[in-house]
Amino acid sequence: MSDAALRFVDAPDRPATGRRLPALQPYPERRLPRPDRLTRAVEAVRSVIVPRLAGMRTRRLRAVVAPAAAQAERLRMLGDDALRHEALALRHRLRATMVPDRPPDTALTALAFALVREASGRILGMRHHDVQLVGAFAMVSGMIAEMDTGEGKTLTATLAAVTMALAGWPVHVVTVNDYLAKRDAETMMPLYGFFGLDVGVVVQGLAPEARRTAYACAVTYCTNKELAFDYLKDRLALGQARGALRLKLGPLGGDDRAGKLLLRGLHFAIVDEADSVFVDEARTPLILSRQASSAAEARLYEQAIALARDLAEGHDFVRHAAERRLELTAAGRARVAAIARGLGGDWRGRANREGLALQALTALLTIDRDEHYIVRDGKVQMVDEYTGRIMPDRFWTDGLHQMIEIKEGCAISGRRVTLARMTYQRFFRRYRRLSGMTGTGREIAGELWRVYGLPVARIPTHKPSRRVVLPDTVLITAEERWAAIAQECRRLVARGVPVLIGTRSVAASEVMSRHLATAGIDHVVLSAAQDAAEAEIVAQAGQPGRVTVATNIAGRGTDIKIAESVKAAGGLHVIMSERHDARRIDRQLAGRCARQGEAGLFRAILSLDDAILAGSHLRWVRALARLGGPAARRIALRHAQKRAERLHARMRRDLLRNDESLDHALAFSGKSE
Ligand SMILES: Nc1ncnc2c1ncn2[C@@H]1O[C@H](COP(=O)(O)OP(=O)(O)OP(=O)(O)O)[C@@H](O)[C@H]1O
Repeated sequence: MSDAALRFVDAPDRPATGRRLPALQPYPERRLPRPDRLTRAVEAVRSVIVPRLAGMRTRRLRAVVAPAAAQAERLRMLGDDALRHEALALRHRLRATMVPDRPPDTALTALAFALVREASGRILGMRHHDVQLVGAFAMVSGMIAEMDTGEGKTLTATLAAVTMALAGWPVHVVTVNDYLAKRDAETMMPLYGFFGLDVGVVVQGLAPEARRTAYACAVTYCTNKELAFDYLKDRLALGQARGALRLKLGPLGGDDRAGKLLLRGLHFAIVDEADSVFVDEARTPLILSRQASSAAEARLYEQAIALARDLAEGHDFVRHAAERRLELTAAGRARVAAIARGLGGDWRGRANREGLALQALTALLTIDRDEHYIVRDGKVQMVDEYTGRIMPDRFWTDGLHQMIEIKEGCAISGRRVTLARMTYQRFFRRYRRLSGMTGTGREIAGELWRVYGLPVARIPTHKPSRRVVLPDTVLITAEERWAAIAQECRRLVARGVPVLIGTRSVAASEVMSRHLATAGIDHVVLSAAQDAAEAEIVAQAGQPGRVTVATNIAGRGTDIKIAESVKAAGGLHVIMSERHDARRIDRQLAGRCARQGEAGLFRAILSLDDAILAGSHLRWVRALARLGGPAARRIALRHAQKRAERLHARMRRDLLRNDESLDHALAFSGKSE
């Protein structure tokens, strides 16, 4: 498939027709008023109650299964044309009932699902399971469907996407990377085509015209990043930018303006890997920027790095490991002032010079190569801490990126000037109906409700899980841990069992790899540097005796097919080598084995040297754990993980609060959208 948008002939009527449909409003989206005190109080109470009702919600959603089943036999007897005709007839009824702020009609939705299920059986050779109907009903109801890994979320989404598209809603199916967006669109396209629905794909590098075409399709597959940035561009084009920004951009002309828009507004979205998009990505603000370079700035950053290299840890500055924060001591401040005296203009103000010094120390000491970034083709490229994926067009701000470039001896790129910014939180809340799917929603149910107004519905598995989970083994040193994993691998490989080892960073994967090599064990390492091959390598991880080392969720979304002989030997074994900051990510790793009721085993082999215990205030916890037995060590690691989760949740809350108040602040270079 080319990068160009995929289109289907026989496009259905655009939602421009019909009573409530978008053409009436040029760019439909939900506008959220600032809540008053009473609303806030009610919301606070609801945010405690709503996330706890997951079980009840699931029971209500099951109501879609029986009426869909009742249609199955009748639909099976129909020819393809008759089936299509039935969908056409249903379309009008769906359009009348599927309106914002009203729950979907169960009987009509069930009939739509039954039609899609029948068509899918004929076209893709896969009939949706009952639990998939329940999951899709959660989606059209504007909820998050929590479905275990391997339960077939990609196929489930088609039920919701076709139904909403037939109802006239432009549908966005949002995934985390280009590969998944393309793959899912390509696989499911014949099914959409059966109903005359066209499919568009938006990936990196696509020209604006092709984007517009793709967004004009009934269903558009895209990544969260492309989508959010396209929205930001639209907001700029809509000319809502005020003040300084408008001057910077010049007038954006009246009639010409509509032609510049990429999207048709924010109607209905199904967000795959919802936890990753709504929570992990939510820590990073979206910034639309352009480059502005200046030789003077480059010199300033070089001076800052040189100065920071002259400062001594413990004497001039201290490090707070848990928050990755650095602080200058009184001696350090005096030293910075002394050095700065010879450097001129930009170094004169105290806040300025100390800010520069701290930024340079951060670049040198807390942002690590092969963990937070890699250097490729002479460029510093950020690595997503959670996925291990490279983010080629993300940059640290306030000179930090340039300082890291100096540290690595790379050419200095231009500083970015912000044109517009917003957070994913604020972006997704603007959908008129938002939904999602994830394997791990329960841990963040409270946050999803508070921030996005999204309830989580837990969907049962199609078959009972046969995953064996062994208790954690916690060793004292990291070395002992790597050796123990290598030994375990050797034992398993001899029996033909494949092993997937999850690590926390690219650097850790490399250490693991060295230990495996020393032990003479053949293996493949999946690092962020191999973005393109990621899915293929993960897909192979179920072959007999295969050992794969990967950052915790690299290759997520790829199905691991288990060879027949492996099933008999107990399935894929997943070994977690380090706890992540979030329990959720650990559960995702566990979900790589024993999918769809197959056999599989998960265990963690950890150590007290792990990063999660690195904070200075955790020193006593670590000391006690060393003295205590295995149970004490396990408790120590759990405690550290819960602490990290709380810390990150607070950071996300602060970011959102900050983002909300930006609207009202003037001291800001770009407009907060
Ligand atoms: N109803 C069905 N009938 C037959 N096969 C199915 C059905 N639903 C899903 N599958 C198959 O199950 C496998 C897993 O699906 P998929 O990769 O979408 O799962 P997932 O829930 O997205 O997993 P992950 O959370 O790891 O991304 C795929 O090979 C898919 O084709």
